[in-house]
Amino acid sequence: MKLLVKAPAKINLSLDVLHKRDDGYHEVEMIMTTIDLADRLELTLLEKDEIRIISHNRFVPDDHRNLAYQAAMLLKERFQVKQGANITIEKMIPVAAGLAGGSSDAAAALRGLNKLWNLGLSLDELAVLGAEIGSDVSFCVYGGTALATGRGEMIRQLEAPPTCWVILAKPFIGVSTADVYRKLDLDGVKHPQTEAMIHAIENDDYEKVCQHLENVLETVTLKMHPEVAQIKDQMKRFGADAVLMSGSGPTVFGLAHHDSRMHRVYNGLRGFCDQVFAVRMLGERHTLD
Ligand SMILES: C[C@](O)(CO)[C@H](O)COP(=O)(O)OP(=O)(O)OC[C@H]1O[C@@H](n2ccc(N)nc2=O)[C@H](O)[C@@H]1O
Ligand SMILES: Nc1ncnc2c1ncn2[C@@H]1O[C@H](COP(=O)(O)OP(=O)(O)OP(=O)(O)O)[C@@H](O)[C@H]1O
Repeated sequence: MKLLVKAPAKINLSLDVLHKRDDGYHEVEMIMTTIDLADRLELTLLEKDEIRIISHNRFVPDDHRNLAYQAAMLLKERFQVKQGANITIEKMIPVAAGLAGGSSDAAAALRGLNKLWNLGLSLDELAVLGAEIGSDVSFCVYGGTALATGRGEMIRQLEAPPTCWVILAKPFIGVSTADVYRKLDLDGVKHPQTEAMIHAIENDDYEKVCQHLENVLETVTLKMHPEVAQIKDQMKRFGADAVLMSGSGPTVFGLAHHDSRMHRVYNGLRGFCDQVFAVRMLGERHTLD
């Protein structure tokens, strides 16, 4: 038996950090949405007790470090699954980019293996398990658009954002999320207006969504990597309606309402960046597989 599962990337429309917690994680308030840039996982049932990761991308580990492998092992151990699986990952999402590529692969593995192994778990149950793998995995289990709180694992679904283009540009560098959180100094940072962003999404108000794009982690990553700030400037210059870094970076995204504007930003950035994409937001949950 064989299953194909889609693992879409996410962007953070806003990302606030409230404080550092006693467990070392940070309390966050983030609005995330999935976009139409996705890895594809092919899952094949193995009768023997083995998880095999196959990926032809040299930046993706094919052993216990792979988050999809960790997802499979978590299900096997928790539910005494005796069967195994081959997990082939066709990588489209840039790695270590702030787009939750690994987390989304883990979430897709949870959803797919739940079916392959007939475990009968609900999305809510999979999301709780996902939090054991990483803070972004719970969101990725549902997809769509959501407010994420706690360390990122508490999910409240939101409406889909206004329809627009998302142009993504990733510079050649990779960024360590742990490093960015470690270097974050909350003194004097400008916090996003999360409630105002939720309102803007609920009212389908594109201008207000643009106005409230904000990410406190930019304060760290832009200082460490000035090329990220340069890409932001270029995107604005080419006419994006609003521009923000996603997650801990280094990917920058710009929003554009009109096709002509999207083409201008996309073509303008292609000369400067390693990887550039123009995609739609997926918006709604349950549209993943
Ligand atoms: C930057 C974001 O991607 C935004 O969506 C997330 O906040 C990070 O999510 P993630 O990559 O799934 O993070 P995890 O794998 O759980 O954690 C990686 C490291 O980031 C730091 N971390 C992560 C999440 C959080 N709320 N506070 C933290 O301080 C911790 O040092 C942790 O060891
Ligand atoms: N399935 C996977 N795909 C990509 N990277 C993976 C995967 N599993 C583990 N990794 C490891 O995780 C590291 C971070 O990669 P990932 O693409 O998930 O980062 P990210 O997009 O910044 O994540 P986030 O936005 O959740 O912080 C990589 O350097 C890689 O070694």
